[in-house]
Amino acid sequence: MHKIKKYDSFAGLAKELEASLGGLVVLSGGSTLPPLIQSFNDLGALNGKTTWTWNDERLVSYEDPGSNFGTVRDLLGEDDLVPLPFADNEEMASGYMQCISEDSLPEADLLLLGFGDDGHIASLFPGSEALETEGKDTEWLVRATASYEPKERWSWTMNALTRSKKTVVLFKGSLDSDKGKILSEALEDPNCTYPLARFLRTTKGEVSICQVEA
Ligand SMILES: O=C1O[C@H](COP(=O)(O)O)[C@@H](O)[C@H](O)[C@H]1O
Repeated sequence: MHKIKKYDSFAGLAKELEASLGGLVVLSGGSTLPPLIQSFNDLGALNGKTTWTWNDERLVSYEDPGSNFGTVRDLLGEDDLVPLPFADNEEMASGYMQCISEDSLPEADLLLLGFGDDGHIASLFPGSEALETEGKDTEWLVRATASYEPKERWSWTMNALTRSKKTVVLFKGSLDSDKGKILSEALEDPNCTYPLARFLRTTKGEVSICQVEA
């Protein structure tokens, strides 16, 4: 059973995670991304030792406020940035995959994993085709569709995410919120079908669950 570590700010969380930066760090989008990267920046922890990528991206320009990469690219100073493509373009997708992992599924050194209040992770939504893994052992980047805007996405697959050496599940808010209840269910119910729960049951790496209460 995973214990939830509590932090009163993203600054406190970033301080503890600083020592784990380096190698390939895979970020999630959404609400936890800007405050976490801002806190790494404030600590001076963005210093050329890390390759950053994202586990999903929306098919909008990097200037659009819906772009995961776009929201933080100005902060990620000297480190290597490998954004997912912003368009449904095969050449861009294969260029991205080559950059991250030449011929096999990638293995993140650290995965900073957000989740949605429907239990989705990356852009793997409950019931979506992108979640199917059977017979797709070598597939690690897929097109996915959300039910809300921006709908069209790229997403890492469950097979790729679960190879991460270390995962920090990020949760902002109270355990009484809708998202807090999703987290509790994913942690406590062995039959829970949320993508987050599937990830927690199958990941090969070490997992910490971090709650920022602010
Ligand atoms: O669509 C997405 O949602 C989740 C959660 O985002 P949040 O705004 O509710 O924190 C995120 O982890 C994922 O990367 C993102 O694209």
